[in-house]
Amino acid sequence: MSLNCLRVVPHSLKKPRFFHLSYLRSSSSSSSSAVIVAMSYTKELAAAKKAASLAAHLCQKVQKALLQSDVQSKNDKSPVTVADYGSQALVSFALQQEFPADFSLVAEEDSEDLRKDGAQETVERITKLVNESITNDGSYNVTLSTEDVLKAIDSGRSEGGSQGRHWVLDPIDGTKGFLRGDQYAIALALLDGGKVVLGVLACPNLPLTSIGAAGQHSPNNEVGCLFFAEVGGGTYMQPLDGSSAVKVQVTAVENPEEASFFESYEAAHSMHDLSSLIAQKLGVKAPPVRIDSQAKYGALSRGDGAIYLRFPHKGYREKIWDHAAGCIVVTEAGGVVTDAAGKPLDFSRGKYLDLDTGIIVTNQKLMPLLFSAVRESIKEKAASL
Ligand SMILES: Nc1ncnc2c1ncn2[C@@H]1O[C@H](COP(=O)(O)O)[C@@H](O)[C@H]1OP(=O)(O)O
Ligand SMILES: [Mg+2]
Ligand SMILES: [Mg+2]
Ligand SMILES: [Mg+2]
Repeated sequence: MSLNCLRVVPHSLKKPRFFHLSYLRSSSSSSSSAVIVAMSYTKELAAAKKAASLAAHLCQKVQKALLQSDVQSKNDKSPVTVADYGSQALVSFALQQEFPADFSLVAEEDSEDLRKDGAQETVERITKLVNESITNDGSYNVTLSTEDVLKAIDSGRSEGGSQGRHWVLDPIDGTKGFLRGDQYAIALALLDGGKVVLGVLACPNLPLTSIGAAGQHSPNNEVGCLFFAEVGGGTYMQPLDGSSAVKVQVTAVENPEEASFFESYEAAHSMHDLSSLIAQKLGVKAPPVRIDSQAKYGALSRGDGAIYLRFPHKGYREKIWDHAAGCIVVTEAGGVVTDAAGKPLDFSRGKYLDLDTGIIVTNQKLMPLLFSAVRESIKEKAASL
């Protein structure tokens, strides 16, 4: 008997917390004789939270003492730092310790550039950072060699897909924000049968209180949030220092005039002119809140703003690690995530998301209005070119 189809029951059916239904079908028969079993991802979620928190501490340390030599440029000219590599090695190592028998990881970085001449010093620095994190944590009694670290990075080369389980990792989402000293996230999700079944977003620089247009900053400006969600279990946020978690919900705002929206800080990542046209059509009054990374999904899940608009420039292909964790964090908090054609994001097709034009996120009430404004604005922009 093999697990060849896993369907996630809509949130509105109010399943018991931390369970979702899987359909097991006999491989010898194509009939629909389905056995329904309850699946829980408690162990996987605990491991994901731990791995993302460890990586977040490594990134915080590097961001504090950021040296120019820690930044390399990849083939696509995007920046990558020792913290991106260190975070990926650490998460990969920690998850493999927990799930040695069944481990598949789809992650952003690989060791190709680190294996080139002249990279030895960088590899040693990454190895030192990873080992310091392992020692400080105290749960694993090992010291990794430089080759162990390179192998841990490279175990993120899986292609994902619609069969089986795959971890999905962006070791630093928003590297440009990280380099500026702004927002970034460690984004980790688990796919089972092509569906996202859990997600964790560690946002080391995100204030614990609202960053929305009308947000109240906490008096001591405390930062560092860990968002986590399991299918059917809702979304929670806790401080990265480990204190207790609270359940979060997207905003209940129904009137677009009262809504505020998030978009990329980087204009090269998302068309700000299109977002502003959409906001104008909707009657949104507040100026855009521009921040880097999937911290936007986290902030939206706790109601800091009502809408997230993302319209990459022509030719850019979205990757699953840039949205998997954020998507479940928002949907389990009651939000809706679709592409610009209104279709849910499909994480089952390998490392890329094949989608129409962009990604839009909001609550259930605002989605119909937002969707119309998006369609009209896209048409109008195309006609003006
Ligand atoms: N040209 C691009 N268009 C859209 N997104 C991009 C582009 N280049 C990199 N990204 C990715 O967009 C995400 C950040 O988006 P945002 O603008 O929301 O902060 C990151 O995943 C970043 O990758 P990376 O993970 O390497 O930082
Ligand atoms: Mg990158
Ligand atoms: Mg990213
Ligand atoms: Mg990244």
